[in-house]
Amino acid sequence: MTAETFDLIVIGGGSGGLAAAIRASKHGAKVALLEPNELGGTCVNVGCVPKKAMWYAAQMAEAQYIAVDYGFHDKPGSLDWPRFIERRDEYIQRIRGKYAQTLDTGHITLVREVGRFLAPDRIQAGPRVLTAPHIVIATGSSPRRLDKPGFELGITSDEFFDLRACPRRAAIVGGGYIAVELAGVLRALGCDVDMYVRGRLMGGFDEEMAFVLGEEMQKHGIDIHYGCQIEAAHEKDGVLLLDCDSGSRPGPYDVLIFAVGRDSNTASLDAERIGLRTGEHGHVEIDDYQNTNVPGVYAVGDVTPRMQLTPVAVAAGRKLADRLFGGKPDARLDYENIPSVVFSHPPLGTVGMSEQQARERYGAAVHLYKQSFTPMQLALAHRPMTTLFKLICVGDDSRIVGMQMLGPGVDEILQGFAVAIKMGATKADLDATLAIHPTVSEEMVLMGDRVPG
Ligand SMILES: Cc1cc2nc3c(=O)[nH]c(=O)nc-3n(C[C@H](O)[C@H](O)[C@H](O)COP(=O)(O)OP(=O)(O)OC[C@H]3O[C@@H](n4cnc5c(N)ncnc54)[C@H](O)[C@@H]3O)c2cc1C
Ligand SMILES: NC(=O)c1ccc[n+]([C@@H]2O[C@H](COP(=O)([O-])OP(=O)(O)OC[C@H]3O[C@@H](n4cnc5c(N)ncnc54)[C@H](O)[C@@H]3O)[C@@H](O)[C@H]2O)c1
Repeated sequence: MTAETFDLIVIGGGSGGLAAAIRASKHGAKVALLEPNELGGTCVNVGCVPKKAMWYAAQMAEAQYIAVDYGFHDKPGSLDWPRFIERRDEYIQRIRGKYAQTLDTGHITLVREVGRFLAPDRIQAGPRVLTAPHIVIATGSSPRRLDKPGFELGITSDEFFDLRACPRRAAIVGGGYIAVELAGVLRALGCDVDMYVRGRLMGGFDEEMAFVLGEEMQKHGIDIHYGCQIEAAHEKDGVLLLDCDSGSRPGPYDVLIFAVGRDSNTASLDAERIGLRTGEHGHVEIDDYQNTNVPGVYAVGDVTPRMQLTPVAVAAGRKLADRLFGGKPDARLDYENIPSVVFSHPPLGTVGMSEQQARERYGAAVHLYKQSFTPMQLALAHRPMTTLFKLICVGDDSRIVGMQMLGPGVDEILQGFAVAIKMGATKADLDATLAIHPTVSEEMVLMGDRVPG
């Protein structure tokens, strides 16, 4: 069969693949993009976007309670879930449409097929064969499924977004980003939530921040069972019961959600055929320039072992396209100081290192500044919520190597500070900046003395 020839083939039409394809076409490359499912991948269809929509709804539910405390007469109402889901899905449909339009405008050939390697420069896509000197793997990741008795009764974040009503009682297994975010959303929308966390909450994050987040979640009514491993699930009379390793039998639940990490989507690629090196959880191994071990084959986004975040996938895809087609041979993504927000209740923002990471790298040069307070908006409503800001600094000039924030509004506050940290800000730079009063963010420039010790 005659192969169709391109400058670049991108496998996967999610955040990373779309970014790479669109940027390469802007540089004049002839590009084919393979995507058998909806455009936008995880982020748009079963990730950031539907999750954030649910989070906004949850914030509004909470705001109604605060409003009543302020003296508004109306009682908090419950969410018309099907109506809201319809709005959420219409919004998602619009994003998919915009992507399709952009591909069209950029003359990118969209192939609605699964891509499999025939050779390092040759892809089978359904009945078609495509060839290019450069191939980007951007196939993302899928929720990990654990193999224990009855676990098929549970769902993952993918199916969570198919729910058409708020469950009354939910069990969530896991203590990472997704578990914490879904727990907060469900609780705020009126569900009784139990979390089963094997180790600690938000492993890898600053320990103190994760601990305070856990306390805030418990105050919010989420029951967190630490050190508890679920061994089996059973269905009885239409509800779910669990077996815990401690011997307890928690339940009943209407829904069991697994949020225990994600595995890279490499199985469909026939990657063995080209000798592609993969590691734990199917991750495609890459160097600092997104090169795999196979010349001409690259990988970006969740399919790699780097941070699984949309802006990371997008930036990696664009930098790679700039390097291959934009005349920038040294273009590469700097993986240092990547900001991230966990959309928990309250949200947790982080950029740079945790206290533990900094102490490991800089030892005694590390010192801290902290501020803990109740934001005015909540103090007025008699709804105590600990807000904690923490700066991790090193050296005589107190260069900021980590910023941690937990509290209302930090999801929007962090971005500006992330710019400053990327530019090498010191504590003195924050001190020299006048506060905006009265705000939550002003506390970041009004921090007092170093924490002793
Ligand atoms: C519930 C949830 C919430 C999240 N929230 C956030 C957030 O708030 N902020 C944030 O930054 N990140 C968030 N993320 C992470 C973010 O969604 C991912 O990091 C991002 O989508 C990764 O993009 P990607 O392009 O690498 O992969 P994906 O978006 O997963 O795209 C991969 C695409 O490849 C396709 N594909 C797979 N195999 C093949 C094949 N063989 N041939 C052709 N196509 C193939 C798939 O159909 C898919 O469309 C969240 C993730 C989840 C699950
Ligand atoms: N706001 C955001 O930016 C955002 C939101 C959601 C997801 N994400 C991305 O998606 C990725 C995946 O999210 P996630 O929450 O699935 O993964 P995660 O790595 O954040 O957390 C996985 C959790 O599952 C636990 N776990 C693992 N194996 C287990 C087992 N066998 N039994 C019990 N618990 C087990 C871990 O201890 C951990 O608490 C994240 O790492 C993140 O990069 C980002």
